[in-house]
Parts: sequence; structure tokens; C-alpha cells
Amino acid sequence: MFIHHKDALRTEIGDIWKTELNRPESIDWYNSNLPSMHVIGNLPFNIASPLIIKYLRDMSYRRGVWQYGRVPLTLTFQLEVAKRICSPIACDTRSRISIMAQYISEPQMVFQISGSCFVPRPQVDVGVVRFVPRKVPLVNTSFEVLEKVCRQVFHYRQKYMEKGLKTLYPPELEDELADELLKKCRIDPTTTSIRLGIEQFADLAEGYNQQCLRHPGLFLYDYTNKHHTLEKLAKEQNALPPPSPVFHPPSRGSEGDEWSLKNFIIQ
Ligand SMILES: C[S@@+](CC[C@H](N)C(=O)[O-])C[C@H]1O[C@@H](n2cnc3c(N)ncnc32)[C@H](O)[C@@H]1O
Repeated sequence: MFIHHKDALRTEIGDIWKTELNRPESIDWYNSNLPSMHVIGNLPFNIASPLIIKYLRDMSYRRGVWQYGRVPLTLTFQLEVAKRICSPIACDTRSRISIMAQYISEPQMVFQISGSCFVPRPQVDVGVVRFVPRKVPLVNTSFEVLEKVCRQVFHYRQKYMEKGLKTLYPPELEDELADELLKKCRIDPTTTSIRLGIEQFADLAEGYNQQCLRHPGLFLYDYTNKHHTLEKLAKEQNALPPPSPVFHPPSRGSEGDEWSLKNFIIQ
């Protein structure tokens, strides 16, 4: 046994494995059987959410431990978070993390642990979730584009989804672009976000991705920032470093700057 006493949020497990393992060379390396590796963690609640987002993003780029294949993950979460991750459509627990986890993997709550099993006893129970990476993701945009669409669409959970969707756009374009996207995706604007399936998020993200290509600066737009204009953001976008390969073919390793807009958008 090797013990690496490190901060899980800052440790690349893939780098630790690099010295021990070789990535399989077959063309179908990602789709072959699950590799004989597994990431397992009994996480403290305060790092579980940022860590799972990092892992799902790495999974989508097939980097980190996923450069070695479809490595399953088994992690503990506060029960409410575990329910959100595994939530089916039309449940109160449905949220952004449900879509982000389910488009790239098949998460399953394998069992629950009562808080009374821990010392000191936490206020909440624990859910153990196993994530098996999908051979083919259900959404064909970069992780960041889908995440942005989900974040805005789930913004007003109790209201019509159109209201959240419009926050993707500056006020002068919101009616036109939201309407265009909804028509293209054949989505009823008066439905709520929890009633949208992953296929509908796939359509929304792909349509939004195209709108971002047509309107430079759009992806960087943040409706809470009063100083944001597409003109200014387009200049910012142009100043970003050149794109690194995403998705097709899957990038291995973390070359390039993952925060660059151009990396987020599939050309
Ligand atoms: C829920 S306990 C699990 C303890 C033990 N692994 C077990 O299963 O009984 C979570 C452990 O993670 C440690 N921890 C907290 N933040 C961490 C981080 N950023 N990186 C790695 N470990 C961390 C805590 O000190 C604590 O020991």
C-alpha cells in the first residue's frame, strides 16, 4: 500500500498512477471493459461538491484518472446531495448536478449510511454513490457550455424555464435568442426546469453553443454583471489563448487553459 498524504482537491490521482500504469493502446480503449481501477472516497462534506465537479469535468475530457479508461468512482455525500446527483426527471431533487453527473456517467445510490454510524455524529445521513462513466456522453458540447446552460435554466426552479434561459443573454437579445432556441429545441417555454430531460438539455446546450459561435462574447456574458456588453466580451474572448483539443478526439492530459472560452465551444 502507498499512502499519499495530500489535499484531495489539489492532487491529481492520474499523475500518481502515471508512474505505475500505462494507458491501454487499443483504439477502442475508452469503450472496452471497465479498467481494473477504482476511485473510492469517504469524503468530508465540505469538499464533496467541488471534488465531484472536478472529477466529472476530468471525466468529460478523459484526463486525470480517465486517461486510463472508464474508471468508476464510489464516493460518499450528504444524503440530500446524493439524491440530487441521482435524481430522475420531475422530482424536487432534480438540479444542475443531476444533469452534469448523468450526461457523462451513470450514477447510482448504492446504499445509505445513518449519521449515527459516525463519530462525531453528523446532523445528516450519508449516501454512497457509484458513478460508471458512459461510453458515449449524452450531450455533445463541452462540459462548460452544458454547465452554464444548466446553471441558468435551473436558476428559477419554480418559474417557467424560459425565465432562467433568458439570463443567458444580454437584455437586448434575450427575447430573440431565447425564443429562437426554444423553437429550435421544440421546448414549451412554460415548462419548469425539473421537467426537462437530458435530451432536451443536450438540444439546448448544442443550440446555445451555436449561438455563442454566432455572437462573439456571448459565452462570457454574466447577467449579474452590469458592465458586461457583448462588444467588450468579444475582445476578451479574442485575447484568450488558442483552443486545445476537446472531446473529438478526447483530450488526454490537461494541455491548454481550461478556462479559455474557445476550449468550451466545439467548433
Ligand atoms: C469522512 S472522513 C473519512 C475518514 C476515513 N477515510 C474513513 O473512511 O473512516 C473524511 C476525512 O477526510 C479528511 N479531509 C478533509 N479535507 C480533506 C482534503 N481536502 N483532502 C484529503 N482529505 C481531507 C478529513 O480529515 C477526514 O479524515
